[in-house]
Amino acid sequence: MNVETCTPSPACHQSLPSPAMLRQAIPSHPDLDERIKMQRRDICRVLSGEDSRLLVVTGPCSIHDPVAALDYAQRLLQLSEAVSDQLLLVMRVYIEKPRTITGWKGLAYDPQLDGSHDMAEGLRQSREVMRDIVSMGLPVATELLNPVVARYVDDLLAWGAIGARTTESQLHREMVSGLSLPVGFKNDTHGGIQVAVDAINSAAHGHYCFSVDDSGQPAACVTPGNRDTHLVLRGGASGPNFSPESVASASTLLAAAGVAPAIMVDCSHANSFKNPERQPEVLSSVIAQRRGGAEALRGVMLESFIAAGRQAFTGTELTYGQSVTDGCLSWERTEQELLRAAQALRAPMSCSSLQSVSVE
Ligand SMILES: O=C[C@H](O)[C@H](O)COP(=O)(O)O
Ligand SMILES: C=C(OP(=O)(O)O)C(=O)O
Repeated sequence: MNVETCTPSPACHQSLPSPAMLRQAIPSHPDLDERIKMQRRDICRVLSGEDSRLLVVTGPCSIHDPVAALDYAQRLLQLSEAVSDQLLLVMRVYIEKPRTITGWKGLAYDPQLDGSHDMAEGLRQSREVMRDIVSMGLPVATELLNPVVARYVDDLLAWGAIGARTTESQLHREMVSGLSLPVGFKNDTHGGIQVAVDAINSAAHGHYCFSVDDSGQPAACVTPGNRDTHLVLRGGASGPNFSPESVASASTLLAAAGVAPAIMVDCSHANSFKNPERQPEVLSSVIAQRRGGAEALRGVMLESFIAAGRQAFTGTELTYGQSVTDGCLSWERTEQELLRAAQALRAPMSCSSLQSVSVE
C-alpha cells in the first residue's frame, strides 16, 4: 500500500452556490413563510393528538421530473380538500435517496439521470419544485439525508424524515435537534426500534456540532433541541411491524424512554415487502386499529405516483409519472384508498364495525 492510496483527496466536481445564494435565487416570501409555519403547527397538533386527524405523507419514492411532481401535487391538493376533515395530506418530495449499496441518488445529485451529476442544477431544481409545491398550498415532506443539502431547502419543509439507514447517526440527530419542524425517525433496516427511540431522545437535547452557515462557511453551532419528533415504523429484515402487537410493543418502548407515544406507519418498504400493491392492506390495518382505539397511531406514509410500479432507466424514453426508484401505487389507486380511509374514519363506531375491522 502506498501513501497516495492511503490518503486520497476528494476531487472537487463543481463549486456550489451557498444556501443563502440559492434561497435568494429561488425565494420564499413572507406569506409562504407564514403558511409553512402554520403547516408545521398543524402537523404537530396531529402528532400530539390535539387534532384527531390522521397525518398522511404521500408521494413518489423519489422526484426525477419536476413537471410530473407538480402534476401529482395538483391532484393531491384537490384530494386534500375532499378529505381534510379526517386526513392531513402532505406530499413526499424526496430529492435524495439513501442507497443500500449504489444507485441513482436523486434529483439533487443527478437531475439529468445520466451520470453527469450536475449537482448545482440538482439543488436548484430541488428547491424550485419544493417552493412551487408549497406555493400551490401543499405541505412538503422530504428525507433529510445529507446535512449540507438540508441547508438549501429546510425553510420550505413542513415535515422531515430520518431514514432507516441514518437513524442511528449522530450527525442526523444533531441536525434534527437544530430544526424547527416535525421530524419522524424510522426504525432501522433490521427492524430495531430502540435506535429510533434513542434518536428521538438525542434530538430533543441541544447539541454542539459542526455545520455550515447560510454563507456556506464551516461553523461551530449550538442547537436548541427538537421535541417535535416521532417514531416511524417501516418494517425491517425481520418482517412488517404494523400489527397491533408491534404497535403496542413500540408504544411500550416509547413510554419507557419517557417519549410521547406518536407513531407513523410507513405502508411501504418492509411493511409491504416492497410490493406497492400491498400498501393498501397496511393502510386498512392502520385505519382499523385507529378505529379500534390505537391512539398512538397518528400518521401513515405511502409511496404513490401517477403511474403504478417502477421503471428502470437505461437511456430509453421514460414513462411519464412512474417511479425510477421503488415501486409506487398509481394515482387512481391512491385516490381511491385515501377516500376510502377518510370514509372509514368518518363512519360512526358500532360494536359490529369494531368486530369486522381487519388487521395484519
Ligand atoms: O426508498 C427507497 C429505497 O428503498 C432505498 O433508497 C434503498 O434503495 P436500494 O436498496 O434500491 O438501494
Ligand atoms: C428510503 C426510504 O425509506 P427507508 O429509510 O425506510 O428505507 C424512503 O422512504 O424513501
